[in-house]
Amino acid sequence: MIEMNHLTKKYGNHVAVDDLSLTVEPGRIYGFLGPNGAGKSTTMNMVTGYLGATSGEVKINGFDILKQPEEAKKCIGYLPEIPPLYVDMTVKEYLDFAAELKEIDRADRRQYVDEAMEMTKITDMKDRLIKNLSKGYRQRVGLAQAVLGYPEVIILDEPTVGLDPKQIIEMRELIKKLGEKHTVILSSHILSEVREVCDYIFIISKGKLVANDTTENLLEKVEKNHRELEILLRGDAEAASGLLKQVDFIEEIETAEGKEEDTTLLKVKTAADTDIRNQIIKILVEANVELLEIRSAGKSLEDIFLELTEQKGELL
Ligand SMILES: Nc1ncnc2c1ncn2[C@@H]1O[C@H](COP(=O)(O)OP(=O)(O)OP(=O)(O)O)[C@@H](O)[C@H]1O
Repeated sequence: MIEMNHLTKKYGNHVAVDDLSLTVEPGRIYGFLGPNGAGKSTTMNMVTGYLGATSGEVKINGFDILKQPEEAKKCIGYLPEIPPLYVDMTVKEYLDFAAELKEIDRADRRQYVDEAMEMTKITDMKDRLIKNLSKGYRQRVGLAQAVLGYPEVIILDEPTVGLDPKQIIEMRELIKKLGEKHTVILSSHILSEVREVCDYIFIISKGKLVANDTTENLLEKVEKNHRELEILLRGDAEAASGLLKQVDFIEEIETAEGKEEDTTLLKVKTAADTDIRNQIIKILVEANVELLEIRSAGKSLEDIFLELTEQKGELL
């Protein structure tokens, strides 16, 4: 288990991480989501002991990362945003070296290194020099280093940045597989990635936590809270709007000018869990309104993410 309590990091006057408190329970894949500069890397570096906090604390399985670093670090495997690879070593040499640094028993080293290579699918590359590997394979070598020794928690900082689409898919599959045996924290600025891979999401903006829930709950909240239809029509919008105001389940109607001449866009908010498109079409057609288009325009998770990262939102 990882606990962050009132974690704060200041660079001069700039507060990069601002009083962050959160708990990571075993057995899940957590997404640490935020736009560039939100403070993700700074947080990951404090959690893994690479950077001291200005104030607050991090505990890994009860061990303080700064006061009991050896015990705490044994529980974590870390793939930083830029993995510190020794490019003149072969893959196997590098992992042997990493195993030595992690103080894995000499007797277990070969087996652990083999298993880490197997898990990250780089066994075929074991005698290649790291400098001759593609970016995707280098990233996997970094990942093999992180999983080496079976730490309980694997922390990955933007592991798909710079990879091509095929490598991204492969890396995401690998992360999901890791989640079967480890607790994983995945830092990313890509919402779709976090949604696809993680069961729990922390959203961070300007160093602060702005949302904190299971992926399922966040998606559900979004769907429930924001059902919106856009109706494009030509002609008497006021009359149309008046008719729709009589319909049950319609909570709010906003009117805007359409792009084409003499058209109006009605933005209609409806109650959750209702689909009244059919009813609306019937009413408007019967009233001879020239209906040009009707479509769902509810807020997506992307919209919510953008709102939350601009200002403190309602999902927390
Ligand atoms: N060593 C440093 N000195 C001064 N400011 C820093 C330093 N490292 C980070 N910052 C600033 O702290 C803020 C948070 O940076 P951080 O790298 O943690 O964000 P991030 O969410 O990981 O973003 P990215 O994905 O772009 O790395 C940014 O405004 C950044 O400019």
